[in-house]
Amino acid sequence: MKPFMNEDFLLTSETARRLYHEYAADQPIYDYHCHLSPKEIAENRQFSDLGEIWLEGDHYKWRAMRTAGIEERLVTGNASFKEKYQAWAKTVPQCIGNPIYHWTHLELRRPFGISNILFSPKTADAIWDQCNEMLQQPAFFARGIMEQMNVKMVGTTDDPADSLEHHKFIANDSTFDIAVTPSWRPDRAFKVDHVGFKDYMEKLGKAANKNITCYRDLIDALAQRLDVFDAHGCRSADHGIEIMRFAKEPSEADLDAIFRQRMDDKPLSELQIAQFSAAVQVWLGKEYTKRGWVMQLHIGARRNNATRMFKLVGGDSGFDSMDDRAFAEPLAGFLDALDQTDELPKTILYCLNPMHNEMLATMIGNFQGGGVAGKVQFGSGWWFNDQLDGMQRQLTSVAQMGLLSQFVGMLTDSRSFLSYTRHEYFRRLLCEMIGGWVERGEAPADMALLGEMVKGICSENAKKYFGF
Ligand SMILES: O=C[C@H](O)[C@@H](O)[C@@H](O)[C@H](O)C(=O)O
Repeated sequence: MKPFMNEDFLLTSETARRLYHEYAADQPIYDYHCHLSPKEIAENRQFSDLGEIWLEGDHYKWRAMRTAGIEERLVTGNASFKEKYQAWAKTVPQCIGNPIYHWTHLELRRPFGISNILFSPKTADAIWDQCNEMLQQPAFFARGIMEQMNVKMVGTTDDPADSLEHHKFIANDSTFDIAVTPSWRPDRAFKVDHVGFKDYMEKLGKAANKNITCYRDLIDALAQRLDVFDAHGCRSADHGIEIMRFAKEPSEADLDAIFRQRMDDKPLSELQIAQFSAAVQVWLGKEYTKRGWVMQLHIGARRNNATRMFKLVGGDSGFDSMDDRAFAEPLAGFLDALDQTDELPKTILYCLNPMHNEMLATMIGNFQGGGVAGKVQFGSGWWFNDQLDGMQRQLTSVAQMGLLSQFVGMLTDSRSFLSYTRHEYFRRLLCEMIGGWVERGEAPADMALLGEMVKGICSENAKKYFGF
């Protein structure tokens, strides 16, 4: 029997241990996609207690709490953070087998330095006091945590209409060295079928100083905002695509007609929705190429499935799951539409349903080239796949159907300042996998070669790929 989560956690061979401790552990973190609030980084938010920093916005934990039978008042309701924390302490021992159990203990270790204590109602009070005391010190404010965790860069997720005032503030603040770059999330501009589309046209128009009355106006407004994002250091776009659609580009007159129809509240056909969203996204893809940005596509979440709870607590609250519709055809059509004129940007594809892993791992191979290492990537296990089996399956597909050495590695995708240990979790697993190949004679015991590969996947590949 092995001790629970000691310094060799997940590392079962000598090679794996060497790879992790000598090459992976000290690599800086480039967290190129997350949902942290730039305002909280700009203001260097201080958290009042462990309940607040852990439970205020983390829908993974909320979902586990509900499953453990905790009532909503203690999850997203008006209970105090102390009460919510106590409910969380009851939940954690029931999470064995779920990454949340490992994450919780890793987070106590780093940054709090609390090890060898299992988190449970018995230990919760002592941990509460210890952590709350630390949270009063600057090293545990938002920026302090990022610094302690050796973060060099984070990519936040931002709407094209966002003023980016906080990014500007952070960039001009000489007391803080970590790069906080915006990422362009244009979903509301191309999801013509969504309820909020009309209101969003007004919002975007205001941000771009333009009255959006036709397709061309929309494109002009987006072009203006793209330049603003670029000037603020944006290196990446992120599209959240529930249903991947593609239809060959219609004429501008057709796109105008679709736009008008939507603004007049007249229903659109499936084909029209596909034509509009594909046209905007193809245009955007070309703009990313011009600016040297990376395009990330997160495909296949089924969101807000429980209508009653959506009405009660809103989106991103733990009521999403995997979709299971096939999308190889529209995805290939979309990538090809950009590639035909050699205007496909560097692209990272993520799927929420791992049944699509091999499809994505082979799809990326269709569009490599142009002298760019790993130009098209299959992204790390996303959301429900951000766990040992999910990450291993993604890494295996990339290794066997592509080149693992060129992979840009891990990202937290998180809303919490405490999630950086997810990089540690990923790195341990990566080293365990490669170490296993060496132990079984499937890869040479060339530590210099493998060490470089590990360093690349942990941080250097992403740094190069995004141009940070
Ligand atoms: O890991 C989970 C993610 O943060 C999830 O909440 C996001 O992917 C979000 O729904 C989004 O659309 O960007």
